[in-house]
Amino acid sequence: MALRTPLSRACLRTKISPATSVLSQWRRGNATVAPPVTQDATGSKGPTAMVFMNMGGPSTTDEVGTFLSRLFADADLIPLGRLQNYIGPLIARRRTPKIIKQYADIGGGSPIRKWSEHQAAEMCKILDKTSPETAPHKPYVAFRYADPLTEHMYQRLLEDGFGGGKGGRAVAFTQYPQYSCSTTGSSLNELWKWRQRLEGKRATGEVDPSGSIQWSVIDRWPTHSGLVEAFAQNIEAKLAEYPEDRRDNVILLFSAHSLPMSVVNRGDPYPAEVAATVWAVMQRLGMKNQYRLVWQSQVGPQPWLGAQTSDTVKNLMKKGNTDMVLIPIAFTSDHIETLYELDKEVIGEDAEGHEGVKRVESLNGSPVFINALADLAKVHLHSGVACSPQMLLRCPGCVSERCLEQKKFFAKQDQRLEAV
Ligand SMILES: C=CC1=C(C)c2cc3[nH]c(cc4nc(cc5[nH]c(cc1n2)c(C)c5CCC(=O)O)C(CCC(=O)O)=C4C)c(C)c3C=C
Ligand code: FES
Ligand SMILES: [Fe+2]
Repeated sequence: MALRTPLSRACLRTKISPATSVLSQWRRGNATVAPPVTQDATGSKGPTAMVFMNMGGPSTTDEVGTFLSRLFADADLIPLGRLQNYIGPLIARRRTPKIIKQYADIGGGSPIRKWSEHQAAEMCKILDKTSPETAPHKPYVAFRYADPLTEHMYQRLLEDGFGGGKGGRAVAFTQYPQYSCSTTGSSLNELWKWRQRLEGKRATGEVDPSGSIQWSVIDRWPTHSGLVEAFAQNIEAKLAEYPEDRRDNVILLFSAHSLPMSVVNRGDPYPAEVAATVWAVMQRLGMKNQYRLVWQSQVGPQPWLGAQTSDTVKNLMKKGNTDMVLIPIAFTSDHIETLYELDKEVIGEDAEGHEGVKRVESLNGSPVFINALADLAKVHLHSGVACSPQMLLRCPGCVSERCLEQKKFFAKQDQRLEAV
């Protein structure tokens, strides 16, 4: 039976239950060492695993084929029905040469792994200081289509002493600020799948709750003040490159990865959440400049959400508006869509390299941004909730059993958490 209403309000409650299990051992690689901080000595309930979830990208051009075949096999991203396993690899194979060229043009691979590992490690260092109650914090990265895959992250968690009969807490922290069922939803479905496989009973997939990993989720953060501040500071830095008399007339074009209209019409929350980020950033900037939210990177022949970034730039140029700043607003580091599509295609070709058309730096290593991640994580760790109430409401048009089971699972995790 498809569930179309909130599963429970359990995620809103703060639990005060007896202390949950603390890992008795803290293992790094093959070496087993005593936990750096124990509950007895310091009151810490750590260690805590902080798992950064994202789609990932090929680190080298050799990985493009595998990346695309995993991506086109994902029915949460590209539903191809019963023919998924047949058509998916065909489309991936046909697309690979073109995409290899694009990755070759941006230096031979996606920088997303480098940035994700950096952001996660730096955030954990800050958290160790600001949240000693849950320290030490150990960074992990779980990608959906590239290494390190979710299943490898899960295996590492178990090797490192989380779960496996010992309990231990892990936070699935989506690195997509705005929730879409095709992105964060897909990563959560994958996490739930590997949880059943690696911690479930072989025959039934049933999990013994007492010794398995306690999961909670940071599932969206479109208007977090630190995120907004990080975007605003990067926009201000770019605007400062224009002569003062032109600055207030620069048009701000916020550009986000588009969605197929079939996903929008299913009721996906992403367009509204992206718009919320744009509005918050514009408010922080004092609404001084004209702006538009536009959409990029559509793939395939079906209708996608517009207006398209590329058309918008061409249109504005035609009307004589040659000062504009492109702002990638739905991704937190550089990737092929910024380095190739925006820089080379939109600015280089559509705008013919006009000096008035520029792109804002991606958040990448921004200390303001990394502090924002640490703040989000600290508030979450101390809240005693497993996920936002919003995460448990399925899209009006959702018919996916994976979504149903995943949400049931995270709703139940709430009963195991306690406020710190
Ligand atoms: C918030 C970001 C993203 C959303 C939403 C999103 C939805 C979405 N994407 C596809 C299909 C493809 N996406 C591809 C690459 C890609 N997508 C995003 C982000 C979002 N996608 C990024 C950051 C990247 C690049 C990764 C990197 O370089 O590191 C690709 C592969 C490239 C290509 O073949 O063009 C495809 C395909 C769909 C269908 C979709 C929504 C349903
Ligand atoms: S597609 Fe949105 S909840 Fe299933
Ligand atoms: Fe995409």
